[in-house]
Amino acid sequence: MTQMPGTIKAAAMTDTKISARNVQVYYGDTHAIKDVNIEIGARAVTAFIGPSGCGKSTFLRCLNRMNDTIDICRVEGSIDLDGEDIYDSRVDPVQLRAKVGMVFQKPNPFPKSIYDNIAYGPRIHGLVRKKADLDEIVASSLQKAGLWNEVKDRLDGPGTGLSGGQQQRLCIARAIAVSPEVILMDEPCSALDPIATAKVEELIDELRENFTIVIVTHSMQQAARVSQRTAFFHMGNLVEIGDTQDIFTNPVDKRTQDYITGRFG
Ligand SMILES: Nc1ncnc2c1ncn2[C@@H]1O[C@H](COP(=O)(O)OP(=O)(O)OP(=O)(O)O)[C@@H](O)[C@H]1O
Repeated sequence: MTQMPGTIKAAAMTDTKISARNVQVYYGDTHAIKDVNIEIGARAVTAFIGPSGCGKSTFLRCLNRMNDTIDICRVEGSIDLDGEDIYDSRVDPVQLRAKVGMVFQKPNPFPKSIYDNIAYGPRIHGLVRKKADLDEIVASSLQKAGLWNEVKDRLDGPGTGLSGGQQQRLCIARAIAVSPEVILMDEPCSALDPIATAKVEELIDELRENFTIVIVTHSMQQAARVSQRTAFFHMGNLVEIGDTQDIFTNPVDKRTQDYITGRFG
């Protein structure tokens, strides 16, 4: 079932994890996101697609308040995570970003060992008391990210010494280590070769069992492969959102149709 922008849940959607109402984003005078209403289902992958500059990354960054770090950026409207407004003044953005983790376009491991890349978050968030507990988190995060077998004998080696695809899985493991509920991914495969991309896509498919995932992608094939729901953005508007198969086979809006058939973007 395809749906127009709005807040009505499609039948196939799982429970709502994130609910955004009337979201506007401005960079100075530029109105980058225009009155977006969306519900994002729990334990599923939602893909954001649309032509360059349509606001996908801007909207993604609203979901863990990363836009707070951009001086000229102003966000209006409300975004709830499990019914709680993440823009409430009592919310600590650092704690929020542990709950709503992020993986970026370019793998960005810290200039530290593989072990310390994963241990960093649990340490600063005070999640562990004993070294053995930290070892356990490091191992389980690397296992969940499908990287354990490749790095278990070189945990003291530098994270930056891994291949690009391994570095991206390390960054995913780092996000997982603080037990997030949501993982935001901003074009996570754009710097990876097809084999590394396939591994990350497989990983995304496994992670959706335990996490809510939102991925920005330029690749419609990738959106079709990894997501259950797809949202199409155009010029700052959310044009439509629906089950991925419906968006790609039977879109409601002509702009979506034009985009998926390669007429623009
Ligand atoms: N830091 C910023 N300062 C000023 N304007 C910005 C900033 N980031 C984005 N914009 C503007 O906001 C609009 C949306 O950009 P955004 O990067 O969110 O789009 P996008 O759909 O993710 O694009 P792409 O697919 O090319 O990454 C664009 O007009 C862009 O120029």
